[in-house]
Amino acid sequence: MTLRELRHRARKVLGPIPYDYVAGGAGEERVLADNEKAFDRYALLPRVLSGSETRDTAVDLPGARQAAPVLVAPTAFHRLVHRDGERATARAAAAEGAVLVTGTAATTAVLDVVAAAREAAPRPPVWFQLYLHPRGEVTRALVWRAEDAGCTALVVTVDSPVFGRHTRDLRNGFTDLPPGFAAENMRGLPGAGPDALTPIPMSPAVRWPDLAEAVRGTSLPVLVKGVLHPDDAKLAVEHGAAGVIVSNHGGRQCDAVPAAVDCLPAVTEAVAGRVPVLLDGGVRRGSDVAVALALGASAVGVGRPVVWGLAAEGETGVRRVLATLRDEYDHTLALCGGRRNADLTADMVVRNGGAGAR
Ligand SMILES: Cc1cc2nc3c(=O)[nH]c(=O)nc-3n(C[C@H](O)[C@H](O)[C@H](O)COP(=O)(O)O)c2cc1C
Ligand SMILES: O=C(O)C(=O)c1ccccc1
Repeated sequence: MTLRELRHRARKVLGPIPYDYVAGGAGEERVLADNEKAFDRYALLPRVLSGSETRDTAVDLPGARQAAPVLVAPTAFHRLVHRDGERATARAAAAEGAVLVTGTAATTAVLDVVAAAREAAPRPPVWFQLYLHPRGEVTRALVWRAEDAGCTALVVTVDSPVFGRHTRDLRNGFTDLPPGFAAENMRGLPGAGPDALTPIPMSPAVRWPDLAEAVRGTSLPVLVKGVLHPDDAKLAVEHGAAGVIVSNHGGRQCDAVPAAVDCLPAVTEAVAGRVPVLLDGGVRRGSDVAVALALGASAVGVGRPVVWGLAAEGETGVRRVLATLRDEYDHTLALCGGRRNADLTADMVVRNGGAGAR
């Protein structure tokens, strides 16, 4: 079953409102569409007679060694699409040797997510995504929860000073989680009662010094997610980031930004090898992974495909998505004459007419 077929199956099992929540983007969904289309505008220029029967696709990332350069990007509300929710995603990612990024919008507490991952692998790499709270003590409490649970890195999302206008959700009146579901990591934080939920912070008052404070307050590596401008990539490194994630939030924030992959070359150049650069948005095939690596990414995140796998088939579906991308990527690497990820270099990517149909 291809990733595309999994999305169709997910659409059948999900009601239209959850389906639209996952599938949709901001505004006119220009960026949502462009993230995928942009990959069709690049082509790979293989090298020949330079390959190997055995290939090494493993990658070392902050707090994680992965079997392949593909990780699970943070996506909210997994229990909304499958009864096993984040636990199933965690077991699947751990079994496939992929980083799972869980986070503030998970419908399962981070402690339980890490415990589920440990059912599948002894030391599974789980990262924790958060939004900085204008009140430092709330951020510190969240960070402590992630550390205590055994997360090996933090991901601070910086592209959401305000919540995106998700057109389909507004049309569907989907503004709150249905009863019985909650962002469990936001329960019992400072300034709220032991059982009360603090709203997920998205605040334009959060600025660079808040990032620096978060970096100082933890021993974990901190990756900064949602960088598009090369000067912000430099600032992230200067403020102590252990990695930069080029992302436009899957087209769910500003609907006038470039496709994520089109921002990658300039960010890679600005970061100049000081920390790893990651990318998410529109990755649907192994060849997309190869293009991103050739343009400077150390690894890529996948968002929606993982949620479609979870909705359609639970843990098995997530495993299928990750295994498919890994196999396709390994195959592409072989076709390009590569033995390891670093063999994919910028000269092996060219612009193509853009006629690719998908
Ligand atoms: C349903 C959904 C929920 C998301 N929730 C979050 C979130 O809570 N935090 C975050 O940083 N990014 C979130 N994202 C963005 C993803 O991490 C990622 O940037 C994006 O999905 C990548 O694009 P792709 O879906 O084309 O792979 C979400 C994306 C989707 C589709
Ligand atoms: O839907 C999203 O894109 C997202 O990032 C999010 C964040 C917090 C709560 C719900 C969704």
